[in-house]
Amino acid sequence: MFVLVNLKAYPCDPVAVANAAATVADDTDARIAVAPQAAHLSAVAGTGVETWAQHVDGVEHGSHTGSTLAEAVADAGAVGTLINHSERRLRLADVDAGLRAAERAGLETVVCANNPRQVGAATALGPDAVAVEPPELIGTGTPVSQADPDVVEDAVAAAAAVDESVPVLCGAGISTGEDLAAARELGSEGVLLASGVAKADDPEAALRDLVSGV
Ligand SMILES: O=C(CO)COP(=O)(O)O
Repeated sequence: MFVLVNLKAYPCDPVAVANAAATVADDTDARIAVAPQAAHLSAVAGTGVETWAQHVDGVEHGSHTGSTLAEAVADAGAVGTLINHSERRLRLADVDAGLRAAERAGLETVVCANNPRQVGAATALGPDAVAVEPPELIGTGTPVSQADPDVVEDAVAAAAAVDESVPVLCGAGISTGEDLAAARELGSEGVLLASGVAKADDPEAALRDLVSGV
């Protein structure tokens, strides 16, 4: 199971969370990555934790003020990127362009989708993985894998119908080992989560609990 911790724009200490994630990953052999704000990528990568971007734009080097360039993200130490997070939704053409930019820069990709139909469409664009996150459960603490198992199973089926080689992650409200184990039972190969770690008083303890379900 892949555990991808999205720090969003939460007021946590990204380096402290990254150190906690690196420690837990080392102790347990779990694959844990941290996706901080773009401005914190270098600092987070400096901890040795697997580092992901939250977004890249579908642009090349050139006149693109304010954009997040895939090559710059990779230079800062990221090895992968989310694309089309529910809080950073893109048009289909921009998802495609973001994927091609990430590929060009050698970044692994997870395209997010709100529901199984979108998972099928996202899979057709050729990402390394897709993630289903029902927006109504994001940030609620109600785990998708337990509250809405059908959406995870249907997402796994929707991706497999397009390309069986593309793994499915799920996210929204995931915070415990039990939530992660439930996700795995439904066919998910990883989880995408935020508040359960970024808002935890003790991120290391939260991560240890989480990976107990791996
Ligand atoms: O959006 C998410 C991860 O990208 C899920 O957020 P929560 O884990 O806070 O529900």
